Amino acid sequence: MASNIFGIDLGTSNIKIYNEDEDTILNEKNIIAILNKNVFFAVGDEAFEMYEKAPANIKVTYPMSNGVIADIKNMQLILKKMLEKAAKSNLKNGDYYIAVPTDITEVEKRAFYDLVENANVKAKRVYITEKAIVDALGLGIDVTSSQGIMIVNIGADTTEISIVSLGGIVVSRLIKIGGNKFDEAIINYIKRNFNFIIGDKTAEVIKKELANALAPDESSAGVYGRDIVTGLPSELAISSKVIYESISEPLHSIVDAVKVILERTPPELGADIIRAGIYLTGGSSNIQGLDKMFHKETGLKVNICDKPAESVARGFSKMINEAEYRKLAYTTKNLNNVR
Ligand SMILES: Nc1ncnc2c1ncn2[C@@H]1O[C@H](COP(=O)(O)OP(=O)(O)OP(=O)(O)O)[C@@H](O)[C@H]1O
Repeated sequence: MASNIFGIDLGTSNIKIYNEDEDTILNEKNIIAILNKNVFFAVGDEAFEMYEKAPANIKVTYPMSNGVIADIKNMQLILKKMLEKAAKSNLKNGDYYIAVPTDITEVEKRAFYDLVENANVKAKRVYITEKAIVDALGLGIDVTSSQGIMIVNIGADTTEISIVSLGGIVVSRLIKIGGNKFDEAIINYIKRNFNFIIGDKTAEVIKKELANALAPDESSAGVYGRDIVTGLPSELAISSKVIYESISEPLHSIVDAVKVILERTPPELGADIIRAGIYLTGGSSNIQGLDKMFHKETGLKVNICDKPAESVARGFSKMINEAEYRKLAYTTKNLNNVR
């Protein structure tokens, strides 16, 4: 039986796995539930159902933090279970491509490689690839051309701002702002202004429903939480304006970081970016009006795509199936050659 090939994008919030054999993408929460400190209980979306609801003997945690692996043992367990789910068959002898952020240390990069090597999946070969390169392939861009491209991937814990040209990374910066910061800002705003406490999950749901980066509209929605004054569970109506005001500051911090990178970009590449525009990817680029807000702030054309959280996983389908792009992945032997 021919061996299978997988492309893995380990996000702080979600794990995405491209399965070459079936040409499918699995996208689930990157979270695990452990019973009584060491008994595996649940993983992925099933474990997320338990988040903020589980009794004290079930611990539900995210093993990734700020784009890097924070809890190797649990990350390995999640990866193995998710690969089994994605493959629906024997994992033995497979090839694994794993996307890593550029702006992390070589030790942190090697940890991604070691994770797959030691995940008990009997990998034949493990390759590392810069996340922004695969992201660009997922957008349908020929990354090997001399055309400079700016990609801003806004995820959960991080935003990676990269300029790609000739199959390499020219500039890349990973900042610790993403969807989780927006959720946190919403929780703090509601607590401060309404004396009302909501959970992380509720904040994320209301953000997805009402967030608009450019201007609030007339919509509103009810949230359940705890009234600090009475101490009782209660419901509160939240307007789009509240969400807009909450997320405005972290959103502008991302735009400011993009402007700093643009200022440092060599002029010839800057000209390419003016022509092609900025590409927004990552789950948080789903926020309504984000493209218009970036355009207003930078004066540049801004491109968005469908299902932006899966852009890296889609890119793996190109990288794995086209020989000229496969060359852009490397083994740890070449880690020192990373541009
Ligand atoms: N419709 C939406 N509106 C606003 N935010 C959204 C929407 N859909 C998803 N998100 C946010 O996108 C984020 C997840 O995106 P993604 O899967 O790209 O992140 P990740 O890869 O797990 O994180 P990171 O890149 O930081 O490691 C979450 O914060 C989620 O709330």
